[in-house]
Amino acid sequence: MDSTRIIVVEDNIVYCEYVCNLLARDGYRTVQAYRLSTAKQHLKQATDDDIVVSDLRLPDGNGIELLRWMRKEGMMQPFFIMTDYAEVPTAVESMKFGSIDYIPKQLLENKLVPQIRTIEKERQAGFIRMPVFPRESSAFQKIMHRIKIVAGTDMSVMIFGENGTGKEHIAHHLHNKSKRAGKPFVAVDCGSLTKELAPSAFFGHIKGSFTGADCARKGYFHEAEGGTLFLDEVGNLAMETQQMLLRAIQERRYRPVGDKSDRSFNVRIIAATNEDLETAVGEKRFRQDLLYRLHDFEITVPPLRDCQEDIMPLAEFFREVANKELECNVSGFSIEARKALLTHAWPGNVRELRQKIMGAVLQAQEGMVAKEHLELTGTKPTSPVSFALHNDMEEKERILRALKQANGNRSIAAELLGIGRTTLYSKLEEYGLKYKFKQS
Ligand SMILES: Nc1ncnc2c1ncn2[C@@H]1O[C@H](COP(=O)(O)OP(=O)(O)OP(=O)(O)O)[C@@H](O)[C@H]1O
Repeated sequence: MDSTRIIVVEDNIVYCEYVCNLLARDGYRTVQAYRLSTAKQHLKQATDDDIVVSDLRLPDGNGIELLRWMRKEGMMQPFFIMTDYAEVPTAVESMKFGSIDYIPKQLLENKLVPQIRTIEKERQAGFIRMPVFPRESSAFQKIMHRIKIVAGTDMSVMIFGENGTGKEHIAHHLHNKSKRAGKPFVAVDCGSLTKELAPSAFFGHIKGSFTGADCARKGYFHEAEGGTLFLDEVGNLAMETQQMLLRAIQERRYRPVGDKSDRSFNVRIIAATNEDLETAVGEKRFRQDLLYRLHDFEITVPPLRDCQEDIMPLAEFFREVANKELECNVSGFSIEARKALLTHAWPGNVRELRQKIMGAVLQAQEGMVAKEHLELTGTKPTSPVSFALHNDMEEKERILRALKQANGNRSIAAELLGIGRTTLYSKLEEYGLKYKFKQS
C-alpha cells in the first residue's frame, strides 16, 4: 500500500467517490472533504507527504481560497485543481499560488495518477519542486502558444535563451502538456559530460564492460523511455559525443557499452542552449546535421530585461516564496526598490531576480523591501528600449503598461518610457488618460 494520502475536496458526492475509487485502484489512500472547512480540518492533521486534489467551486468557498490558506499557513503539499472547461481561466489563476496543475475533469482519469506518480518519483529522488510562476507578458503568451501547438507532436524542440531565463522550466512545461506527461522527464547537463563519460551516461553499460564497471548502469535514454530527454546546454557537447548522439537519433537505436545488441528507444528530445549554434556550426564546434535533427521546432525565451511586464509579478511571487521559506513577513517593495527592479539589466535573468529577492527578504525580515536590501550594483540600468515610444498606435498601450508596472507612479513610468515627466503628462492628456491614474 502506498503511503501517500490524497485529500479529495469535491462537493459532488458521486464525483468525489469516483475520484477516490480511481486513486484507490492505484493503491492510494484517500480522504474526502465536501466542504472547504472540512478540507482545512483534514489539512491541520496532514503530513508533508499528502497531496490535495480540489474542485474549484465549493459550497463555502473555492479551491483557490483553500490553496491560499494552505500557503499562508506554511502548508506546501502539492495541490491540483480539477476543473470544467469553462473554468480554465480561473484555474490558471491557481497556478500563481503554487498549484501544480489544473486538470480538466474530462481528462482526470488519464492525467491525475501519472502526475501523482511523478511527484512520488521526484520525492524518492530527493528532488524538491520549485514553485513556478506562470508569466503573462506578451512574450510568454506567445511562448505558451508555441508550446501548445508543438506539445502534442513528437517533434524535437530547441529552446534558445540566455542563462537563467527559464529554459528548463519551459522544457518541463512542454513535457507536462504532451502526451508523455506522467512518463519520465530526464534532464542532462551536457556541459558536465566528458567525451569519455558520455557513451555510458547516455546509453548505459553492462557489468564488467570496462575497468570500474562493477555493476550495470542504465543510460539516460533508458531512463527517459516513453518520456522526454532534455539536453541542457547542448552546445557544450564534445564533437565525438555529438556524432554518437546523431547516429542514435537517426537510427532510433543505440548500443549500451559492452553489450552485443542494440536497443530501440521511444524518447522525445528537447534541447536548450544559450549559444548561437549557427555560429558554433560556422566555427566547426557544432555539427550542422545534429542541429537539424534537434531543431524541428524552435522556442526563443527573451531575456528578462525584454519582459518588463513580468518583473514585478515575478518579484512579488519570489517575495512570497521567500517569506515562507525563510519565515519572514515582508509585505512589499518600496517605490525606490520597484524602480530599481524595473530598471536593472538582469544579466542573470530570472535566476538573478530570484536570488536578489531571497536575499532582500532575508535582510528586510518584515515591512517593505528597500532599494538597499536588493544590492543591485555592478550593472548599468537597462535602456528603456522595450518601452520606447514608436508610433501612435502602440504609444497609448505602452504608456498604460508602464503606468501599471510603476503602480501609477508617473515619475517611474516616465523613466521606464524614456521620456520626461512633462512629456508624459501631455501624452496622458492627449490620450484621455489623465484621470485614470490619479494616485501619484
Ligand atoms: N516562471 C518561473 N517561476 C519561478 N521560478 C522561475 C521561473 N522561471 C525561472 N525560474 C527560476 O529561475 C532559475 C533559472 O531557471 P531555469 O533553470 O529554468 O533557467 P535556464 O534558462 O534553464 O538556465 P540555464 O541556462 O542556466 O540552465 C531557477 O531557479 C528557476 O527556479
